[in-house]
Amino acid sequence: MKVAVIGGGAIGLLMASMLTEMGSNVTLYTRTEEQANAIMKRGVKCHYFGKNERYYPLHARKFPDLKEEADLVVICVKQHQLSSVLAFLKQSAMVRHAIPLFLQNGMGHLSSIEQLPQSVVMAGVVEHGALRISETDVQQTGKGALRLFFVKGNNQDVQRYLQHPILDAVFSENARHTMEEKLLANAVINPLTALFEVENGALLHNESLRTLALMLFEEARSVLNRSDREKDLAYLWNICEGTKRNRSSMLKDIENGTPTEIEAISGYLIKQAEAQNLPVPYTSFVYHAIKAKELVIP
Ligand SMILES: NC(=O)C1=CN([C@@H]2O[C@H](COP(=O)(O)OP(=O)(O)OC[C@H]3O[C@@H](n4cnc5c(N)ncnc54)[C@H](OP(=O)(O)O)[C@@H]3O)[C@@H](O)[C@H]2O)C=CC1
Ligand SMILES: CC(C)(CO)C(=O)C(=O)O
Repeated sequence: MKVAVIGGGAIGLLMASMLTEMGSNVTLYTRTEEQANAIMKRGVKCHYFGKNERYYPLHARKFPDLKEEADLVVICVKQHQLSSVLAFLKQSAMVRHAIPLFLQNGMGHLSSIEQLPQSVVMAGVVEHGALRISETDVQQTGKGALRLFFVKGNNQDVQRYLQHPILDAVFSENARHTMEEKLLANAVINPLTALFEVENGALLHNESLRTLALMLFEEARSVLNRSDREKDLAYLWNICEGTKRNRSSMLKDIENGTPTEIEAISGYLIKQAEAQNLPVPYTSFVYHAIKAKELVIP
């Protein structure tokens, strides 16, 4: 299987490592020439959760310099970085017959990816925690599943290929349910860990953070009209436990001084709430608090 992974951040480096470990022919497409050169020179080092480090010699190029057709394109950029990737998927003959797989948090991208010209389009939610250590090194800081689904069309060969123990991939029949479940967890974990600058596990052990987490959780549940409260709550605490040593992707953005995905997560919920005339004061508070924090130069 020829795989193009787009985005050399935490999840891109982790996915490129795992897919190479599975025996795929992987090329990693980065935003900068410098990172592509560093990967070509030094390969990628992945420290798997609770296991040894593994080293992979890997092909890398600056996006969108595709030299050969890909069977699968795994998109690992942030949600607000998708526009150039979507334009490329619409225009390039190199990926006309490929299957794009989107791994972003949030749900705002669902409607645009449904409209891509490819006949099969996939998306998924990542429950692993990952930290990019350098241009070529990544650490898997927490283990969870990779929940995948077909947004459009279906392909049994790719499904079989991705159901590999290394990926811990689980296929879901209900895309919206799976995305909402993860959105609910991200709407709680990401802003709180970024505001209080703590690892995900702090939400389990700090009484006051747990109380704040529950306030955000109840609000998001009502916006999304979720029925099984106990199941959603268990899912949230499981993610906190599985990734307790991770600094969330939003906290990393705050630390790096890069834009966060607050718009795609809490912003999405606020829009849904407005459409239903539902007040969401806690979600609005963390939304604006993160926006304010984004403006503070680290
Ligand atoms: N990290 C985590 O633990 C988890 C993350 N996620 C989700 O996964 C997605 C990716 O997150 P994460 O890996 O943490 O984010 P990162 O910011 O670490 O990685 C995104 C990468 O995409 C690169 N990029 C941006 N635009 C382009 C482009 N046009 N072409 C090629 N590369 C590009 C960036 O380059 P550059 O660095 O040069 O700007 C960056 O390296 C997000 O939606 C996040 O919410 C989900 C679960 C866990
Ligand atoms: C799974 C989790 C919560 C891991 O930190 C994540 O999705 C993120 O950091 O964006």
